[in-house]
Amino acid sequence: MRLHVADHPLVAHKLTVLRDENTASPTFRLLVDELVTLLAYEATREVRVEPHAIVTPVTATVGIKLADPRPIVVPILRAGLGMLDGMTRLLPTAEVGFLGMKRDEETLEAITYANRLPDDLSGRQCFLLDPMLATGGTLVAAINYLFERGARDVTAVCLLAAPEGLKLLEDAMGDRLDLKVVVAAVDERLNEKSYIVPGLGDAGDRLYGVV
Ligand SMILES: O=P(O)(O)OC[C@H]1O[C@H](OP(=O)(O)OP(=O)(O)O)[C@H](O)[C@@H]1O
Ligand SMILES: O=c1cc[nH]c(=O)[nH]1
Ligand SMILES: [Mg+2]
Repeated sequence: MRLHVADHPLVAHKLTVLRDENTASPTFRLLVDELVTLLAYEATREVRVEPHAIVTPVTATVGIKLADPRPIVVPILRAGLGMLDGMTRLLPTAEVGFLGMKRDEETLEAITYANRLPDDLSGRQCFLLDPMLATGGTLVAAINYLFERGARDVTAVCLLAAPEGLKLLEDAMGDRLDLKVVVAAVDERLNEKSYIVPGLGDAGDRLYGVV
């Protein structure tokens, strides 16, 4: 597993406003969108391309274009949905699949309640979106699911990660070089309810309200 932590003052600035409990949903959604667009630049560094011949007004030349099959972007509902537009802004031709997953707040077990993905992901580059990597249970289950269906490689894009969740990921699939995790920041720890500290609270609730 390869980990990339964003090191950029704009990311740090936007994260600070995002964390603030006084930041209301409309601004929170806008900031998530902006942060993902900044992270997407790094996350797509190894997107597959192929040569593409064109003619400029001056001469014939060979550039590159995204290779087929196109990447597939997979937001983990709910909170990952807030990251979808920011990601597809950079990858407008990507396909989009959906995984609905919910952490049981008592057992901390990840429960999958929705799945709209191709059964066969052979040869596909997958970009998994979820703002919060807390215990890591949700992300490990989602990544395993994509690899079991044949994904060629998986890049997980998260806003905040806890060291405990990164350790679970490392223990579960540390030797996989076809897994990359891109995060805006690694926070201090989890609290007694397994929320990220300092964190930003419940990302889904802050995006969409308490349900
Ligand atoms: O690393 P973990 O300990 O598994 O926790 C992280 C998960 O918890 C949050 O989702 P939540 O279960 O709150 O669902 P929601 O997006 O519908 O709010 C978050 O978006 C992750 O999916
Ligand atoms: O801090 C946390 C942990 C899990 N899920 C969230 O939305 N926030
Ligand atoms: Mg939630």
